[in-house]
Amino acid sequence: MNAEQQALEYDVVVVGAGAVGENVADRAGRGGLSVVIVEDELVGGECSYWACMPSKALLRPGAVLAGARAVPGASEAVTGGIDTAATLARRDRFTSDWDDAGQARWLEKTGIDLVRGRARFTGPRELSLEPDDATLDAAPAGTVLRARRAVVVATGSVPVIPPVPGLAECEPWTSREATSAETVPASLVVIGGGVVACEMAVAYTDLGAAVTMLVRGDRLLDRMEPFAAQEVEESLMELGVDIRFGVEAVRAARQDGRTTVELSQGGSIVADQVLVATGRRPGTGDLGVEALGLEPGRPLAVDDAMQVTGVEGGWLFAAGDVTGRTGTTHQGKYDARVAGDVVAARFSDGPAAAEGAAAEERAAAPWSRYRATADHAAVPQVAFTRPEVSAVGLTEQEARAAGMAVRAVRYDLGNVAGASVAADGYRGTAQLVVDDARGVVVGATFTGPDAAELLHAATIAIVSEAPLDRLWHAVPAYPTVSEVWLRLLETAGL
Ligand SMILES: Cc1cc2nc3c(=O)[nH]c(=O)nc-3n(C[C@H](O)[C@H](O)[C@H](O)COP(=O)(O)OP(=O)(O)OC[C@H]3O[C@@H](n4cnc5c(N)ncnc54)[C@H](O)[C@@H]3O)c2cc1C
Ligand SMILES: NC(=O)c1ccc[n+]([C@@H]2O[C@H](COP(=O)([O-])OP(=O)(O)OC[C@H]3O[C@@H](n4cnc5c(N)ncnc54)[C@H](O)[C@@H]3O)[C@@H](O)[C@H]2O)c1
Repeated sequence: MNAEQQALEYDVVVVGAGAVGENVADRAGRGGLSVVIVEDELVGGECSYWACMPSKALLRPGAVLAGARAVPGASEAVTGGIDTAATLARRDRFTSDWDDAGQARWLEKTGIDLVRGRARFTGPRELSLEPDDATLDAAPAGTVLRARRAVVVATGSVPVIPPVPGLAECEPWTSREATSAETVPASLVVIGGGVVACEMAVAYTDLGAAVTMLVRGDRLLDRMEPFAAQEVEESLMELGVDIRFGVEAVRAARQDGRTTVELSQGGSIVADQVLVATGRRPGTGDLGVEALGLEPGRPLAVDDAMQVTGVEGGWLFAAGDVTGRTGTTHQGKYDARVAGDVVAARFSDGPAAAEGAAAEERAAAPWSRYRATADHAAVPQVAFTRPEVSAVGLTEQEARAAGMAVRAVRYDLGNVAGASVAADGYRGTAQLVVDDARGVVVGATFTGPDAAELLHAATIAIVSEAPLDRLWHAVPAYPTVSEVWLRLLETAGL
C-alpha cells in the first residue's frame, strides 16, 4: 500500500447491499460488531429496482382487472383496459425512481457504514475498492478494506445471455430492461420458459405487446408441478401469447430498430424487442475470489451456518443468490439472518457474548436460529403469473426421487365455497404431497387468483412437521378460499 492509499478497518465487511447484504449487516451489527457494507450500484439491489418490486408493480393491474371482471356488480364498472402510463408511473414510485437515498438513510440509522465502490478480494479478509465514476460519494481509488473478524459476500447474481451468434450485439433486454422500460414495444420475443419469462410474458401482454415465447424444452416453469405449468401455459395462450416449445434461437441480428431471431426448427421471427430470460449466474465473476483459491463465476458453496466451505480460517461467509442455494429474496433474507446471527455469536464480545451466544451457536442443531435448515425442507416460491402459482417444499417427483413413499392429494379450488364468492368461474388447483410414513405434508402447490396468499399455511405445516391428524384441528374460516385445507384433508382420508 502506498502513502496515498486509505485503509478502512471494521470487524465485519459485507460486500453487496442488496436485500440480503442489508439483512446480514443489520443482524451482525446487533451483536455490537462494527460493520461496513460496500455497494457498487444502488443500496437495495436487484429486488428493489429491477426485479421483485417493479415486476410485481407491472403485473398487479392485470390481476386486479381480471379479478373485477370476474365479479358481476363490479365488472360493469370496468369500462376500459390497463392504463399503461399509470402502470409505469406506479412502477416508478415502487423503485423510488431508481434513487436509493431512502435505503442509504436506513443503513445510517441502523449504524452501518456505507462505502460506495466495487470491492475485490486481494487476500484473506482484505479487499481493494474501485470507485464507480458515476458515484459522487464513492471511496477514493485504491482504498483498502480490511475485516478484523469476518467478510460476508452478498453480491447476488447477473443474467446469463446465451452464446447465440449475434444476440449480444442486438443488445437484447434482460430482466433489468424489462422491469424498468419507459415504453412498451409493439412486439416482444421472450427467450426462456422460467419464472422471469412467464411473469414478463403476462405483464407485457397486459400492456399491449404481441408476445412470442421461445421455450427450448416441452414445458414452462420446469421446477414446479407439471399441472401448475400446464395451467399457466393454457392461460398464457388464452391471453394471446404465442408459445413455441422445443425451439431455440440460433442467430440474431438487429436492423432498423427491429430484431430478427432465426429459429432452430427453421424460419425466423421479427420483433421490436427480445427479452433474454435464460437464468442467472452468481456474482463472483469480478470479485477477485481467485485470490482465495476459488474459481470466479462459480457459486460460493456454504454450509448451513452460511460459512463458505472452500476457504480456511472460518472468516468467510456468503448468503443470497451468490451461493446458488437460493434464488428468491425471502429465502436469501432468511439465510442472511442466519449468517448475521452466526457472525455476531462467533465474533462479538458484546451483549451477545454475555448471553452465551457463542456456546449456543457452537452447539447449534438443525432448526436452531443459527442453521438455515428450511433451505432443505421448505423453500416457498410464487410465480406471479395468471393464474398465480405458489409452491413450497418438494414436488411429488422430487419427493419420490428422495426415496419417500408419497401421495399427491389434489382438490379443485373452483369447488370451494369461498372461491365461488371470490370470483365467478374461479379456476385453480390445490395439491399436497403427503409422506404417509410420517403422516406429514412435505410439499404443496396452489394455483389460482391470489394463490400466493394460500402458501404460508403450507410452509408452516411443513416446517412444523405437523401431523395430518393435528392439522385436522386447524379449522379454516367459512367461506374463504383457505377452506381448501379441509377439503384436502378429507381427500387425504381424514
Ligand atoms: C425479474 C425478477 C423478478 C424477481 N421477482 C422476485 C419476487 O417476486 N420475489 C422474490 O423473492 N424474488 C424475486 N426475484 C429474485 C430476487 O430478485 C433475488 O433473489 C434477490 O434480489 C437476491 O438478493 P441478493 O441480495 O442476494 O442479490 P442482489 O439483489 O443482486 O444484490 C447484490 C448487490 O451486490 C452489489 N455488488 C455485486 N458485486 C459487488 C462488488 N464486487 N462490490 C460491491 N457491490 C457489489 C450489486 O450491485 C447488488 O446491489 C426476482 C428476480 C428477477 C430477475
Ligand atoms: N416471483 C419470483 O419469485 C421470481 C420471479 C422472477 C425471477 N425469480 C428468480 O430469478 C432467477 C432467474 O429467473 P429465470 O426465469 O431467468 O431463470 P430460471 O432458471 O427459472 O429459468 C430459465 C429458463 O431459461 C431456459 N434456458 C436456459 N438456458 C437457455 C438457452 N440457452 N436457450 C433457451 N432457453 C434457455 C431454461 O430452460 C428455463 O426455462 C431465478 O432464481 C428465479 O427464481 C423469482
